Amino acid sequence: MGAPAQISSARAARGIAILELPRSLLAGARAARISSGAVARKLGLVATRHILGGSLHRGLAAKPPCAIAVEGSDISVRSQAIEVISKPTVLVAEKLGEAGLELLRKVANVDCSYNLSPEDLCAKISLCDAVIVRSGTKITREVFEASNGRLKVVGRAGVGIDNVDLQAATEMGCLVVNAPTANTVAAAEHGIALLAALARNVAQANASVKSGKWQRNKFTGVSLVDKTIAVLGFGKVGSEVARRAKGLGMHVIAHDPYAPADRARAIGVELVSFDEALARADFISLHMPLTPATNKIFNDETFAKVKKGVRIVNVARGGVIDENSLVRALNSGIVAQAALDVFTKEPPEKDDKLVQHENVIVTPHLGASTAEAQEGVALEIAEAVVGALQGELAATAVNAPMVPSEVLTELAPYITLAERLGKLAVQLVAGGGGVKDITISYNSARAPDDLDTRLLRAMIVKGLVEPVSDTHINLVNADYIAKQRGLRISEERHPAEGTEAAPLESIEVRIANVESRFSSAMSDSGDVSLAGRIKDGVPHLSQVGSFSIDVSLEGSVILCRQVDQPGMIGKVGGLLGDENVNISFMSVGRTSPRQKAVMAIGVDDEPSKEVLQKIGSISAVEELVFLKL
Ligand SMILES: NC(=O)c1ccc[n+]([C@@H]2O[C@H](COP(=O)([O-])OP(=O)(O)OC[C@H]3O[C@@H](n4cnc5c(N)ncnc54)[C@H](O)[C@@H]3O)[C@@H](O)[C@H]2O)c1
Ligand SMILES: O=C(O)[C@H](O)COP(=O)(O)O
Repeated sequence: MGAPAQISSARAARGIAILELPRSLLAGARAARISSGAVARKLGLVATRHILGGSLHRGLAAKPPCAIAVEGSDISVRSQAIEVISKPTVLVAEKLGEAGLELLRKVANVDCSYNLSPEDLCAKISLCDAVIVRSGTKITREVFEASNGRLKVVGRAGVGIDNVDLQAATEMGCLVVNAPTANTVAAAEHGIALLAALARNVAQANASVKSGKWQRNKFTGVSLVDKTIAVLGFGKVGSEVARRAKGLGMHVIAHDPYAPADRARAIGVELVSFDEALARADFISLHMPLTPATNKIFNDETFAKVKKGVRIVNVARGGVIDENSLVRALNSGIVAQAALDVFTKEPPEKDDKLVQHENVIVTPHLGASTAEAQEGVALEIAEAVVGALQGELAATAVNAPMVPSEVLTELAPYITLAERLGKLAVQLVAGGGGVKDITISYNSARAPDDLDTRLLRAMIVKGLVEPVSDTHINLVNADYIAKQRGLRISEERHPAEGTEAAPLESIEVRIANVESRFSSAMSDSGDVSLAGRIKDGVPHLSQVGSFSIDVSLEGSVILCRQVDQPGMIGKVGGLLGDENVNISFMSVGRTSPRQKAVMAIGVDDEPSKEVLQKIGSISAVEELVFLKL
């Protein structure tokens, strides 16, 4: 809380009012707040909040000055108008490197309290402006609620943010920031350490010798050189693992829906489909995030596709493997060995079948645990938390859009439309990735400067990227994420007929230089292309490739290209009806009567593979795709 400051003197020079505050008063202060709107206006501070959250705030935090310069020449300011705010409190709930702590201590009171129970954390949190954690502390909705609105920043000293309730954070206006780069090499090195240890039975042999045995034949291993390793998830960690595996003389293949071909080429890595990676690999190294799409991506079905005797390393997230399936695959010899750093539940139970399996070696989530990585992570997160406390837009923010409420209200349906178009567009791209060049066209009757498209662009990026990422995307981080992933996004404005009452007539998303799973989604210019609009307040899909359609985007969508002829709607509707799949909407777009037509069917439930196959085998149907929303 603040105390009124005494202004020791004030002077004006060339339209700038300088308010001088006693230095002693500002020692240790993190900010000075001009608490009276009237005074602020008198001083010509049009954007008081900006000054408070921005330059004034930051300047004081970095080095308390004794003067504040504000525009305006009227300096009849009462001392009560300025308030000095004490340092924020940052709770460091898990061990953090010294460099980060030092940085935090410059601007904050730092409370290092490790191993707090959930109850103790809730009891403490209402006294904290920020909290910093690793993967071992859960910041749940209860924690946010217990903070009574004081908690403004959560810093995750690492990459994965699955231990923070982002929805609750966003709802409560709390910014969450992470440290996505500093532990990359450590995680990759740990992956390689586990790979070598696995191949040469290092852990088992070590335990055997220490127990007094000398079993040289029992621990004969396998060589790495000339073997094929599949890197699944060719992001930051995966690329570093690939580079190192090349150095070990391995043949490296990788699968990643967003893998940049040039990066793969530069490292000498062959990009392949998921199934091909499974079929060819002697070793599999997992580096994808845990998302709904990757949850238990290794299951009985997947293990049935691997080369018998494959060896698996997981330093990503335990949840990407169905652990019961892995036990079965190990017991049957389908998987020869596994090395695991991460588990669905951490720590796992003492008698966990996987942990105790003789062909499994384990470490307690040590991927990021090197002295160097922890110093780097500590600095990266401390900088992000300090910046966030000072009101800066954090580059590694993972939530919390900041948009004026009236803009949000007007754009609300278009925000949903934008995200859904992104989500559909990426599903139309054929596997193997390559999504790079995206063009967004806004068709609007409004003047070009009367439409803030940042949020729409962010939501399209969210729709495109979130299905294959554990990064949560919003206005704060969308452009950063897009840049990191090498997405080139261009925006176009087109004047449209219509009233200026609606901000937009339609939005079109085009993805260039890719192939489509549904060739009719390709526009004449060779892009995957989709457009949508708002009708009666509801997002609708209005265009697929060069076919005009009209289907409400509330459930999922089946797109089906056919030779236009009578009875098609009945046939398809009948097949879906037999399966109890409710159709919410149906629309047919055609080039001309009895020629090609695209039928779009909105469905409330996901149809089975069998019924989709039946629709696909109707003789007039030429291609079909199911798109989830
Ligand atoms: N064990 C540890 O201590 C440790 C340390 C660091 C990172 N990690 C974990 O490793 C993972 C990767 O980290 P990163 O920094 O490389 O992240 P990243 O975002 O740079 O890379 C992840 C990659 O996975 C790809 N991907 C998404 N879905 C996929 C799928 N279905 N199949 C294949 N690839 C897919 C993404 O396109 C992306 O390129 C994260 O889950 C992270 O939490 C663990
Ligand atoms: O997501 C991460 O950064 C890693 O899993 C490391 O987690 P940790 O900070 O708990 O070591």
